[in-house]
Amino acid sequence: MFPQRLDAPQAYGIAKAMMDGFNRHYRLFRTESARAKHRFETADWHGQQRAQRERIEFYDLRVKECVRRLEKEFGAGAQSMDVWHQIKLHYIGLLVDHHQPELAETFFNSVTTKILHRTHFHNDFIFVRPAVSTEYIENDEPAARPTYRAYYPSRDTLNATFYSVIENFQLQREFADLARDTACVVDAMRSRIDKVKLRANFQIQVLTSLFFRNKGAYVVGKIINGFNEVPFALPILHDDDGKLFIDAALFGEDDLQMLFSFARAYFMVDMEVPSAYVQFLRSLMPRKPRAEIYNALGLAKQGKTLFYRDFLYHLKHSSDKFRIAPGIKGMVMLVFDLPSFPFVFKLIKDYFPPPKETTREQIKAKYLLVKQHDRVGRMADTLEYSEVAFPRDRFDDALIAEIEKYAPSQLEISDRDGDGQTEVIIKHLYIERRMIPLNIYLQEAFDTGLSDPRAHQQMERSVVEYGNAIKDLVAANIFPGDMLWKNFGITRNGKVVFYDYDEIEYLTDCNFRRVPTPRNEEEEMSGEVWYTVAPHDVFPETFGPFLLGNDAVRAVFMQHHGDLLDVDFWQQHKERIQAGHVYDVFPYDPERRFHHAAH
Ligand SMILES: Nc1ncnc2c1ncn2[C@@H]1O[C@H](COP(=O)(O)OP(=O)(O)OP(=O)(O)O)[C@@H](O)[C@H]1O
Repeated sequence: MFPQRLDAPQAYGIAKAMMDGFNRHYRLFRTESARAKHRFETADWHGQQRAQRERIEFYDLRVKECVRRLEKEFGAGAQSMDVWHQIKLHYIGLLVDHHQPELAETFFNSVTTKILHRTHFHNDFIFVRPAVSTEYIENDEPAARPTYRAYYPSRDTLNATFYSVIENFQLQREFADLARDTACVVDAMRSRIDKVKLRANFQIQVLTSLFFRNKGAYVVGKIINGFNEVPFALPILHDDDGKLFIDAALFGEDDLQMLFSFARAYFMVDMEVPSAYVQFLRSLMPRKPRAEIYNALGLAKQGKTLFYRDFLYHLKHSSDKFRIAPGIKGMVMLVFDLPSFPFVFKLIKDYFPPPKETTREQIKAKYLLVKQHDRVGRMADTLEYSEVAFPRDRFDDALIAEIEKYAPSQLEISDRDGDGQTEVIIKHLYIERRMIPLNIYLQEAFDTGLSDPRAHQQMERSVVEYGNAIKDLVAANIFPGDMLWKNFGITRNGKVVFYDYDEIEYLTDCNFRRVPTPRNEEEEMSGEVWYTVAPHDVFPETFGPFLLGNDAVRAVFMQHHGDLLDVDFWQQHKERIQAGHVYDVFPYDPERRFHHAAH
């Protein structure tokens, strides 16, 4: 019921306290993101990784704080429905002229649903859709930096323009040779602009904040000429002498998609108007959902909210059924999908067959570890949801039977919200991008026959990429635990990504061992493992038999990644990480590098 008069005295106080709670959250989030610049300038790589990890927790902490305050000062949970309506209207009033209204609405939802719980709240109390527009928000304060700057070079001044683009970031560390670097950037652009006529609107637009992640800082912008727009990104790194240099020039949507991949850690970006950044980035990557862009900027709760809205919208406009996901079923996860929707839904089973010795809590801890860790483009990000309701008539009966059998504690089938529709409510689930499981992808190549050159190439690329994926994980201090093909998937652009996290360990926690020499014939002839194995022992020599049954696969693997079967490979990486070394991970092809690092 829409209140005609805002006459509840507590309503404004509650709305204002909620807004204060959000503003405090965004101030802290932004400060931490802005500090990334200093950490980059001072080469504080461990600090950067720690901050990336810790910032993820900020949101939940602030929501909890706010809930506590509302309960203590206002007895918020005991307020009537009428008061809650008024709180929302006051809050909408406070959002006018706010610079992050969409995030503030989501914060309102998080706090409200915590206070009112599922049973009590109604969609009228929260923001199911945005109430306040994010279009054309500008920060008009005198000292405010705009979202992006425009530069108007001619053909002759391109070099000088890029020079000032970089200088305008005022990085407090010297470049080894910035003129050399900008010349390389212009050179890389040459093929794109040499033969085209430069139109009246020829310009370069550059986001005013740098994007920081791990050991890199990225300039992000676009080149506009006539009706054409070309996105670009310039990674800035430290060389061996501690001087800065531009490592590559990335152009086009595909390059940018790789940089902003869901399988990488979130960026640190100092933004007053995040929606304006999202809008700009969306113009660079029109196919990337806004949810993923918010995620990549570290605004994960907003990403989650938008994803869910997109999902409900998709459900309304589709008619297919949820089904058990294709591929080999998991022992700990029950995985299902909706064919028309490019994501999978994973729930933790209630019990696990041997040899799995794990618990729901341990599995959740591993998924959290991955969320907080640098995923180096090789581990899929997951969105975690609780109490998700799906329409029952969209569920395949076989899938319901599967959930009833393996995860009954997670399932409720009822009409909880009383709207006359039966729903399947899943207590806890992870949602992640759907990929083609590598075992299926390889099987496709085998089925075609490896004498077919394309099938052979598909197999070869998969095996090489699989090894590369493991090596990137190793560099990020991750031992995947279960390296079977089925635990990896192929993404849209042919990258291999890992998605089975229940046996993941830090590399530095593992003991890499050689298989001991048998002491007698009995041990030698034994088909079983006759030596004692402690929980964190890993025997790289033994990987082969599991992975390399196929001769053609074996040949490719041994040629490119034979070192993965060698205990020394693992041990050396472990020692370097223990000694404090942070490996570089490049979110672009090494061939794209200008190769200045060694100069
Ligand atoms: N992101 C994904 N895209 C496509 N298929 C997936 C994805 N995640 C999981 N699957 C499918 O679901 C199966 C089980 O998933 P997952 O490996 O996460 O479960 P698990 O129980 O941890 O497995 P394991 O028994 O190896 O421990 C996979 O083998 C694959 O077929």
